[in-house]
Amino acid sequence: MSPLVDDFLGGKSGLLVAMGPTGSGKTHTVFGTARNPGIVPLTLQKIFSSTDESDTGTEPTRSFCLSMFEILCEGKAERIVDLLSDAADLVLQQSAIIKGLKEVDISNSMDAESLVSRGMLKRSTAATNANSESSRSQCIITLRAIHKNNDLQSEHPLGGSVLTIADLAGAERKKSTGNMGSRLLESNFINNTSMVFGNCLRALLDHQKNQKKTLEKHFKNSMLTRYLRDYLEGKKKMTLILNVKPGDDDYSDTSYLLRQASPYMKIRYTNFDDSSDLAPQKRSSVSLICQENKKKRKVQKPEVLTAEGNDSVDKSDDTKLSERDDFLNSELRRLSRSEEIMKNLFRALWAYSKQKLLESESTAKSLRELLSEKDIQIIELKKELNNLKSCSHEKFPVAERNDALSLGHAALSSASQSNQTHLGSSDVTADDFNLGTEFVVEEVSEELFPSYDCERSSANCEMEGKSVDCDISVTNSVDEQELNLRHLKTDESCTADAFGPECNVEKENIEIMVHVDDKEFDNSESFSEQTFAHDGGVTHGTSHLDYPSDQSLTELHTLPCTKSERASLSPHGCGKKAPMEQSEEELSSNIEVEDVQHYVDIKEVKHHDCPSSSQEASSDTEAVSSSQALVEQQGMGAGDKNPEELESVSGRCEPTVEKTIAEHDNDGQRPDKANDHASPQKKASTAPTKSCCQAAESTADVKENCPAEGIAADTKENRQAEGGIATDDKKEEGLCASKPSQKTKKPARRLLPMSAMMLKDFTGPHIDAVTDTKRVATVRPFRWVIHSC
Ligand SMILES: Nc1ncnc2c1ncn2[C@@H]1O[C@H](COP(=O)(O)OP(=O)(O)OP(=O)(O)O)[C@@H](O)[C@H]1O
Repeated sequence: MSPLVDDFLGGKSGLLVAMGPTGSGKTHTVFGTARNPGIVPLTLQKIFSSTDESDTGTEPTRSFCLSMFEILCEGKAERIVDLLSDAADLVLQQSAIIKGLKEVDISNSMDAESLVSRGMLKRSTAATNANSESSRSQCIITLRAIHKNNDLQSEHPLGGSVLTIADLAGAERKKSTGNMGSRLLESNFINNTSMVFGNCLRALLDHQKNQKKTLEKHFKNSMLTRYLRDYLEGKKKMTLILNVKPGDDDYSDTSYLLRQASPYMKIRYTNFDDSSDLAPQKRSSVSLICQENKKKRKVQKPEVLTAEGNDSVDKSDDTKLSERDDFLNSELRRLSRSEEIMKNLFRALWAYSKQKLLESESTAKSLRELLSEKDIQIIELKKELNNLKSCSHEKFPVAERNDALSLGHAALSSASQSNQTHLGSSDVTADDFNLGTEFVVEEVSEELFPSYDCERSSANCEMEGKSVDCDISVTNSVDEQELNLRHLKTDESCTADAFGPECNVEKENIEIMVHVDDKEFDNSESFSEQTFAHDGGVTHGTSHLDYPSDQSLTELHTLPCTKSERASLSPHGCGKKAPMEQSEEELSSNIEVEDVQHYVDIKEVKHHDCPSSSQEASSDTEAVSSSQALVEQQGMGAGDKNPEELESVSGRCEPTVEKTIAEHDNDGQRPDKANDHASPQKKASTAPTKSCCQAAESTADVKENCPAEGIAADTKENRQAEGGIATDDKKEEGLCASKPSQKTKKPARRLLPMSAMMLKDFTGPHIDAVTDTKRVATVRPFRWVIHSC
């Protein structure tokens, strides 16, 4: 308000309008209270305080008069009510002068404030839901300054600066106010006036934005805007006060008002002539005087030209030329300066864009280099990955084959060293050892990677002839160190400890039947055990075999099984049966070996060593004995053994013995473990005495005399100590079956007819096949899988 007051005191008119929704505090802002005076009292105080200071000691040069009125609705019409007098008929004239309005001279602020207070008492208010003392009219207070020394003032008594303060009635919502009837009509009037006032401001703003757009005369639509026309046309200075309520419920009203009024800040005061604060009538008269003077000049000008003659015309032409030249020069200077500015601007833009372009190029180049490096790295990584894949595909099978070949070579070399062993028609070649070694690998794979059993079906290796064609779909490299640790190395793994009982024997069921003539019996027990240890540790065979015929034959029947096959032959299925029943069942099964080049004859061999001994005991013993048999079959390790021992062994195995391949216990325990955990009775039963073995020349004798004196359990320690022999020399010397240190050489014996019949009863018709050395048994093709890590 202070700028308006200053302008007012400086002779300029001004307007202050408080607008906003109902109950937002417009009246409180404008008038205030006794303790908190509003704009009007403060303005009066300022005006009279400044006037008193300037007029100190002198006669006042100006006086002030105050008028106060309201515009309210009367039905559908509007009416002006003077709040300072009881005058009834007030008329708003076209010149924005209210005819009949009383102006009260004020000499000090106190009188003015009291006068305003009395006028407020007359103002029409009413209680609404939004405001208990809601204004129902537009209240306008006018202060007019009268300059006594102004010449124009004498001509126009209403002249002078005018300060107008308007307290508008706030826009109301029917929902919030709950007005009905006359209150509702008042609300419509109030809202309409507020709308017209806003339209006038928008029209002024639009006109100021675009001068070509004519200023629409919205002010005609209400009495208030007609009275404030000069302000709404931008001819006089105007200030708006926006009152809003801070409540959450008033958010919409507040938002609407602020959005509506914010553009009004761009309205500029343009009529500078208003500084004279002339009344409209005065301005019109002044303009008329000016126009008359211009017409007089136009009429006088031709007369002057005719009197002065051509000289004056020449002078005027020169003047015009000079003015034109000056104008052109100034235009040229302006254009050249603009051109220079534009050139500099373009240079700066070009330099900036060029710098940015170079930077982007360098960035792109670095990114390209980085990308190429990454590509190279990716290619290298791919190469490494391919190498790893190829290695993983090659390494494991190669390792296996190396193992197999090494074993095969070892076997062949051992066989070459053997002086006695000849393996009949089914000579075991290196491929057999390959096979055995591959069994080992399979078992090791299972042992190492039991969780990959599901992949077994995906990879299988089929033996085709003598060659093993491995089709490994998924093969990963196995760490050699781990293999070493797990005794998978060729040299280390080919020990009984490594692959004997420790291998996963419950998953593998390799049935080996060996028929060895006592003449061709090889005493390379240690090596045989070592070799059979590669067969997954599940080796079964006769330790000492005697065959009635002179034909030396060792038949190896290997039955590496797939899982399904193992299921049928596994200890789970067979372990519950008696050993003899197992042997019969297994031997009677038509085992086919289609792809194995070397066919193995199935021989039924009777084991003369305690056939009725418990299964737990026989498994170990038979494992060792089968190892021995295989060695005998291969003729390996003959040079390492004492011929006497061999002789003794062969002597002990005179009778034809049917050897069944014992199944491992269902618990999956290693044979030695099984023995360890066996009950004392079983242990006792598996420990045949010397007398028992001597007496057990026949199966019947064995069954009767040695039920509790079976073959001594083959322990790991025993095998190690004895080089693979199942019995311990020190403790179990004299035991029949697996005692290598037996010194007595027994002559070969043949089965008595009675025993042969009994054997036939036990073994079934296959006993006849013993002599059929040429019979070729077909064994199911062996499939094995290498599990990869
Ligand atoms: N700043 C404030 N301080 C104290 N009280 C206030 C203030 N503003 C408003 N009020 C109070 O709020 C109530 C409504 O104020 P006021 O009558 O001034 O609103 P209004 O905008 O004039 O409403 P209407 O448009 O209906 O006349 C009054 O009782 C007033 O005393």
